[in-house]
Amino acid sequence: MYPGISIESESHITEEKIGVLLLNLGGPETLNDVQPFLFNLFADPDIIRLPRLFRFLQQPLAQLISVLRAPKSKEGYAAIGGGSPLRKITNEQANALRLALKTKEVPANVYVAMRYWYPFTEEAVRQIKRDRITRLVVLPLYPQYSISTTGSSVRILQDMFRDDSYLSRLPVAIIQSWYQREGYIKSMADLIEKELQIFPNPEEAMIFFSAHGVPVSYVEDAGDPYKDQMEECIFLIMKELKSRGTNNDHTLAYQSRVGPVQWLKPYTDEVLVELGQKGVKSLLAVPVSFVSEHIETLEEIDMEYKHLALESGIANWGRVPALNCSSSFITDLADAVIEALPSAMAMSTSNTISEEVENDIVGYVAKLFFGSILAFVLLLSPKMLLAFKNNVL
Ligand SMILES: C=CC1=C(C)c2cc3[nH]c(cc4nc(cc5[nH]c(cc1n2)c(C)c5CCC(=O)O)C(CCC(=O)O)=C4C)c(C)c3C=C
Ligand SMILES: [Fe+2]
Repeated sequence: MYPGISIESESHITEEKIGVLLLNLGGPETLNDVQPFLFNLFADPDIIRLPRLFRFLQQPLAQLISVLRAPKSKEGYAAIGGGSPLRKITNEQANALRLALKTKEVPANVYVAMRYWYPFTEEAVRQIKRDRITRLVVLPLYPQYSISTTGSSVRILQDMFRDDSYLSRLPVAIIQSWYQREGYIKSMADLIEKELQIFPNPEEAMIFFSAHGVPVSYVEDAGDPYKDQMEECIFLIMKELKSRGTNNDHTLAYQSRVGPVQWLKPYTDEVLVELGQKGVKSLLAVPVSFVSEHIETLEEIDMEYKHLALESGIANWGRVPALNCSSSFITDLADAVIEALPSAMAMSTSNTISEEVENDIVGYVAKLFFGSILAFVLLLSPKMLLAFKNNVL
């Protein structure tokens, strides 16, 4: 009962019209977009997680932090050409996915919904309604689930769908995570194998998985499955490589921490220095939380971490490119969509991890209550504000 195939009911025949909604983060396209983009990001209660009682502070806090962080972020975006490549790459992925689905005889419209910049989720949802889609697959472009990425995007989508008579009845399948898919694992292994060949002695290079970090509290207090999924993902990629006779050493570290709290450890920058001190000479960096090139691959890894590694004594540096539109990867996404179609059901009756996590948060909120009062008082002090800007952002 997929496209082109009609559903017959007593009174009428309906043509199935499939939609695929790609969820992504979004990124500033010009340097002028950086501060408003950061505002949208920090205004998200899944990024800065205030206790419910303090939610009224979310927007002023987002304004403050975005203004303080903007100069540093702008430097990063300036270094990669003045803006994020995310919109362009995600549109290319959407088009490639549409073509892959067509080849598999499942014609579908593919939409892009960004969480913090254009095209925003509202725009994609407007198009879905306008096109009278009859069955929708939601596919986050994050292989592993985190409250801060897939969780946040799905939460706002559910809010929009719940309040709309057409959308609340639309059969929807949400692919929560897909890091364990064979096609994805094999595509990553292909890229790693290829890049290893560039080293003078490929078997001596350490495979260095660098994942985006999240604050420890997400995992320990709110039950974010991100760390477990990341570790399993690395295990599966290494298992695939071993089955092909590639037995290099590997390690996993977490990058891109922001703010004064504890993030998942070990930290990428610290591990690079340690490996240099231990005498590692060849290192292949593998970005693993995200499937497109973006500021954290192009600036943080290719510039900052490469510089740090070379300075620490690592002589041979390489970096695996993001999957972007690799054909085996896109074909696997198309398979994931096709496999998900039969499970589509109206959102009002579906249950997601974010709802389960929401319940855990209630206890967590209570614990954070007094800590946050203290943090807020400190933030109001001009001296502390200056220190926050200079030392933390
Ligand atoms: C402050 C908290 C943040 C959490 C938690 C976080 C999680 C997280 N993010 C990505 C992927 C991306 N992040 C990007 C940009 C970005 N993220 C944060 C903060 C958090 N991320 C900031 C402040 C920024 C802006 C850039 C900067 O100033 O450093 C992007 C967009 C990159 C682009 O090219 O524009 C991506 C992608 C993941 C996968 C993740 C948790 C698993
Ligand atoms: Fe991020």
